[in-house]
Amino acid sequence: MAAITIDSLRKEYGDTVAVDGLSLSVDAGEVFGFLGPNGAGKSTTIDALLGHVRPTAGSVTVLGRDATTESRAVRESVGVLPDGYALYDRLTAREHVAMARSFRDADDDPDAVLARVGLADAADRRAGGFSTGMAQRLALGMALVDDPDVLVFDEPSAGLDPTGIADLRRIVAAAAERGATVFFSSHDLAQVEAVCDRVAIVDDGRLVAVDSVAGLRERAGALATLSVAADPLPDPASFLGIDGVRDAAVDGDRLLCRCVNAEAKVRALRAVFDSGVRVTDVDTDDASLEDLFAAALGDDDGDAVEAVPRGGSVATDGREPASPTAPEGVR
Ligand SMILES: Nc1ncnc2c1ncn2[C@@H]1O[C@H](COP(=O)(O)OP(=O)(O)OP(=O)(O)O)[C@@H](O)[C@H]1O
Repeated sequence: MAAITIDSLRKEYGDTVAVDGLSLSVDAGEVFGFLGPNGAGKSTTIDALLGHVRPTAGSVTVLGRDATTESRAVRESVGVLPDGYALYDRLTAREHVAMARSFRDADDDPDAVLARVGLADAADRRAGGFSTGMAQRLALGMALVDDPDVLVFDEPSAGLDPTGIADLRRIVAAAAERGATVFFSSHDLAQVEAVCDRVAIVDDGRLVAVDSVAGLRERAGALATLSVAADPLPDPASFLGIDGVRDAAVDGDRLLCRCVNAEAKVRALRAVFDSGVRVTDVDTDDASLEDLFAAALGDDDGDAVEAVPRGGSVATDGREPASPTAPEGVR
């Protein structure tokens, strides 16, 4: 079942087309990455998803509810970590969580929520004194109140230190584990790659590609390299017949096999072991998501993209505040 359906979404701001006929379907329980360069239309799409902007055409449905006509119900059912969430300087961390709890009519223990995001020791501190990363952790905690079925994270790793990023990954994994859907918009490609089942790439308001990261790799023809140090080195020619191995060569004391995917790397590695040589080191080097991103944008010829079937700033046109958990006027 689709948790989020974006159907031919178009949003114009005067002469600017922010989103241009975007269609996407995100399955329930999926962790879905939403990527694109600055100005691609990501925030506008998220704003439409939360009912903060009215589409010029098309629609967004969240858990079966229309995000425009049933925006309040949608916002109450979605946990949102907006980009650039503004906290109340004079409220403590615990009071912020209590505020999110009352918005959702939930009964979560604020201290337990703060512990989940690593702020147990800062519960009584005022948010005005928080570092960027602490503020991000608190906003994340507020999004998690009442364990929403859909989580929308806009640049969730912004300002987080390595521990915070590890915590974020754990939180996303736990949300997916309990069946929640996570819509994850980010420029941090490593995070996207680490947590997302599928990734959509948008550019100029249009969908450029949607696939698993592995699928994007295959589309881009991006080969992974298996590098094996062994004594003696096996004959590279014997690897060329292995399914998915495109090239094999010796470089110094290593055998390098260029493979189309992870399965081919495993087959090649198994062949090395089967040859009876003594393996002393194994390394792999995959194309980064940055490479795939560049390849997808480079391939964008302006035609509509067939999605794989599987299923801020204050606005000038009257967008509502970015945070659904904040009272009127607070972002
Ligand atoms: N309220 C607005 N009024 C006028 N133009 C807007 C408004 N919001 C967005 N735009 C324009 O729409 C386009 C898409 O912007 P959007 O913020 O959705 O992109 P984005 O992918 O989120 O970018 P970024 O990664 O920089 O946050 C841009 O050209 C932007 O200038």
